[in-house]
Amino acid sequence: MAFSEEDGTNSGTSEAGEDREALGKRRRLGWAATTWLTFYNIAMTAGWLVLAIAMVRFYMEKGTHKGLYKSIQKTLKFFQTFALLEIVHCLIGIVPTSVLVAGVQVSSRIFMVWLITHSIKPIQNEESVVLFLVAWTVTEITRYSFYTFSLLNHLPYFIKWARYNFFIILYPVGVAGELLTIYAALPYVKKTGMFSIRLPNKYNISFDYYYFLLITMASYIPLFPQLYFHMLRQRRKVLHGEVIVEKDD
Ligand SMILES: CCCCCCCCCCCCC/C=C/C(=O)SCCNC(=O)CCNC(=O)[C@H](O)C(C)(C)COP(=O)(O)OP(=O)(O)OC[C@H]1O[C@@H](n2cnc3c(N)ncnc32)[C@H](O)[C@@H]1OP(=O)(O)O
Repeated sequence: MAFSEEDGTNSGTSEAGEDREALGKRRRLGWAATTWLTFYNIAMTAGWLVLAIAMVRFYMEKGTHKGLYKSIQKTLKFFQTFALLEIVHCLIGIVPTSVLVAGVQVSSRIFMVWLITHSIKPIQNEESVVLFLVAWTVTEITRYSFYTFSLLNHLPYFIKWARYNFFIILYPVGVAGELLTIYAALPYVKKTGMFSIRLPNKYNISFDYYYFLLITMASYIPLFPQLYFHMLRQRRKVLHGEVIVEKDD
């Protein structure tokens, strides 16, 4: 699933043009949707800022990453789970993001939070957890403040620039953190057989979480480049005003 992006032509070439574009966008969205999205984006920016401050404070006080996840897990779980609404926003059409792109992005995060880091306590102190936490946090503060300022029609160039440049480094760093964390979980999952269903059972089904994790890791190979190149195309469109027409997937 994809969307045509011809509307992006010349966006950002003049302030008056940007103002008209923002006003037109608000009218198209309707005031209820705009108000909800503004509230949602402010709440999410604040949530990820709280997480960032908590992580910096923890490290400054303790001087180690050990125990960091435990200390911030409630806030992380709350705000990352809240982000499921992003899929709903796409489905009901109040944001034009592809459902597929948002779905892969959000579900991989939910999976990392609940089915990996929350469920497998021995890996919570891995350095790789810090890697993806830092990448996610910086990304989300930038992304949600970008949406907020855009909706309020006062988008500082620095935030626009950060939104479409930081990911170049943060995406690979985040993905490396996620993959290394799943990798670190494998021996524990194999040993305990957690979340697995063995035969025989009355439903006659079997499921092996260990192999599911291996398949999930392998699925990053085709999926991650698609998200990354999608963001590179968005970068060319938003920062350089290029007209890009995406093919339907
Ligand atoms: C069950 C197990 C599943 C496992 C699956 C495993 C496979 C996973 C493989 C891939 C794994 C990826 C893991 C990710 C890790 C990380 O995140 S690491 C940290 C770095 N991450 C990033 O940099 C993330 C980059 N991604 C994004 O920015 C986006 O999330 C996106 C989903 C890729 C979408 O970007 P884009 O297409 O540019 O769309 P939007 O930014 O959403 O904008 C489109 C238009 O919609 C408007 N809009 C969107 N949301 C809002 C909002 N909340 N409020 C207001 N407006 C919004 C936006 O303004 C745009 O409008 P226009 O300007 O009018 O076009």
